[in-house]
Amino acid sequence: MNSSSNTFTQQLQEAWASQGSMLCVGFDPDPKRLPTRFQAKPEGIYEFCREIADATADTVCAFKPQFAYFASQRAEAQLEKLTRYLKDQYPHIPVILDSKRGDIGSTADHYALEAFERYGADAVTVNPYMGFDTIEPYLKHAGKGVIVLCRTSNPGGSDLQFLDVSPSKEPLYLHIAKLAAQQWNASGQISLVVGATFPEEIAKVRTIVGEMPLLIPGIGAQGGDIDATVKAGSIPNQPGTGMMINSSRAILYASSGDDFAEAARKVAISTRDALRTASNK
Ligand SMILES: O=c1ccn([C@@H]2O[C@H](COP(=O)(O)O)[C@@H](O)[C@H]2O)c(=O)[nH]1
Repeated sequence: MNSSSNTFTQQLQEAWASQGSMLCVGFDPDPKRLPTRFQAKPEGIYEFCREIADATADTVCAFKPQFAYFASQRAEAQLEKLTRYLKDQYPHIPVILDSKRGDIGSTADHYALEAFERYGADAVTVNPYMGFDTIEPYLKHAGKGVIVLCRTSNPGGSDLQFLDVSPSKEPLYLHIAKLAAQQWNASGQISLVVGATFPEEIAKVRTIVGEMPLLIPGIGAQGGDIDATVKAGSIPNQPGTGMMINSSRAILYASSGDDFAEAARKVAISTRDALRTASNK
């Protein structure tokens, strides 16, 4: 089986092993922060992201374009071109479309088509607030990854995710982890988002979900601690697996000069190495 016919989970397992990395590089191309030569060009967003991809591809287990940064600039065509480029050049690296959709089933059918067919993503982030019937349409796409928000990295995530819910009076994020692991994952397509800014919660989620992959944003610009994150999210006796630990701005904007790609590469390598070291402790 080649990389493109593998399931998202198989692609990830192969990438953890062959790349020796749990780093996920996120594409959040903010026009105000791009080096000036890209700001002046209609294709600037695509070209900037492509250079970042080329500079970091050997350091990652996944790439994660964030949809809003493209849509806000009317750059969906550039996102399509980027995901096509990533799949052509780096078929062994899974692409996660971070769009955090959530809507009734008939609409979710179309969000799933958008992610998996229009953009050719291997996995997509989804919001579970509206319940399982809003997640099911994504699961009909066999082998694709469906990454459910559980304990998000932002401080305001506690407003809802920490509320105790019936019947067991446990925090909502733990209830989501249980639903995901025990009821929603018959096909093995589900992963969860947990923020690096909350390592204690990562550890609790890991205990519930066993070997389920975790997408962990929040290191780098959000200040999450790498050692604490890796310790909390590790799968016993399987170092270097189980997590896609995302960094976007700290890598993309390591330099705003002509050396931006080289600077991004340096930060990607040092982040990958810090994750490796933490994993082998
Ligand atoms: O809980 C969440 C879920 C998603 N994100 C996304 O990850 C990146 C983080 O970017 P940094 O620049 O590394 O902070 C961004 O695309 C978010 O939309 C998250 O941060 N937290």
